[in-house]
Amino acid sequence: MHYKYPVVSAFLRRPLIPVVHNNKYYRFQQKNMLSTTSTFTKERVCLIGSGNWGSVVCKIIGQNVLKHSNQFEPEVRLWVFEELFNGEKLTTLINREQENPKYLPGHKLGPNIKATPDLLEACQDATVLVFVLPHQFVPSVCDKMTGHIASNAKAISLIKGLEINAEGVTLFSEEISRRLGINVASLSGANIANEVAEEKFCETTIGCKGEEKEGEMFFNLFNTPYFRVNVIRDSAGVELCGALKNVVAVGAGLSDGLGYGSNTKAAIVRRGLLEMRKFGQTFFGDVVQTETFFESCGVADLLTTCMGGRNRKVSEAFIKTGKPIDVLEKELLNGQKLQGTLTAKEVNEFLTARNMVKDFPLFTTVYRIIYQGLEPEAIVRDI
Ligand SMILES: NC(=O)C1=CN([C@@H]2O[C@H](COP(=O)(O)OP(=O)(O)OC[C@H]3O[C@@H](n4cnc5c(N)ncnc54)[C@H](O)[C@@H]3O)[C@@H](O)[C@H]2O)C=CC1
Ligand SMILES: O=C(CO)COP(=O)(O)O
Repeated sequence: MHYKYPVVSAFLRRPLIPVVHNNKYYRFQQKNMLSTTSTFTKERVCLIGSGNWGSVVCKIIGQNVLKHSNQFEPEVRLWVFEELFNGEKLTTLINREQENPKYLPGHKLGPNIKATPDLLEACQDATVLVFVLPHQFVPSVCDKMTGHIASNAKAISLIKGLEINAEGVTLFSEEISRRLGINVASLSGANIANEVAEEKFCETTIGCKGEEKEGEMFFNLFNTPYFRVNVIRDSAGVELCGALKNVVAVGAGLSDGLGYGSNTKAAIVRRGLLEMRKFGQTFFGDVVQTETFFESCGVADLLTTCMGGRNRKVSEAFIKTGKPIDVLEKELLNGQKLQGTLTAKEVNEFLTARNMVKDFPLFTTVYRIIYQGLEPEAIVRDI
């Protein structure tokens, strides 16, 4: 669905039910309702994407399907964009070593993970599709999947980005839903992949506007004692936060590169949060709830990404080295992808088409520094 400002789809405009809380799901698990339903068939899970975050999530899901064996099939399929690593196919290595040596070295994914380079084989018969790809690859991947997925499939998007251009802004959950004709929830939070892989405690937010049992299923699929899930109804807000905080993190990295201190970064974070909320209010209206910005997907993710994320790191190096972003992405990230600089460009195109760049000074200044050669000091002067 394409949202052409100020029109927001009727689907998303329907009233949102307040936060559905975890304890509800804990009670549900204890009742073990699913095992008493005679017609119940187990969910078969497939991950679309196997980068840094994709691999961590794969490990979590691999353990949870075994834990909830009455609800899920034990095998988890992992679609891998095939490449060579040290002269061997990545899929071969993942299946043999139970580890993704390129994107998550040092962490076992589990014996029940089956990696495949064949997208259609991976998603064949899958009833739960977990999209965890850099956002720029989603359209081409969905095109290949169209017409090849199970009729009862549902999906969840862990992608942090927006499908956005001069014409309109589309959430990836909506884009995947439109292309594949299935319900798509969203998951986003303060979740730097390597820390989650080490099982350091964090929280995350799932936005699910479908039936309650769907929220419960996603809760069981992702929740662990160290990866604490909260399920809310505001799927659009969850996704919007995850995409826009990356632009703010680029600003934080520029500030770090200039040697400005914690106070300056805090100012950028505060301005960024305000622009994120304003973007939601302006282009999505009451569909995006203010409370969502206080969930893990909101202020918490903004903070962690501005302190320890890849967008921050590469933007700092942009100032310190003077090299172009795409060169630094290759040099510093070993195949991992940046989302924030691309999103800054896409957001700017969208705002320019509406003559609204002045209403979002931080987003605009980040764009101008990265793409138009504006002096970096503008990151404080022009916001
Ligand atoms: N890494 C992190 O700490 C977190 C990332 N995310 C989000 O999750 C999403 C996926 O991120 P990561 O798993 O970290 O990926 P990544 O940044 O490690 O990206 C590399 C992935 O892209 C794949 N790829 C390269 N070219 C491709 C192509 N042409 N078509 C399809 N795939 C291709 C690579 O095979 C690899 O799996 C992003 O939107 C990111 O913002 C969310 C939370 C944490
Ligand atoms: O989304 C993230 C943490 O929640 C990761 O952010 P980066 O892509 O900047 O590393």
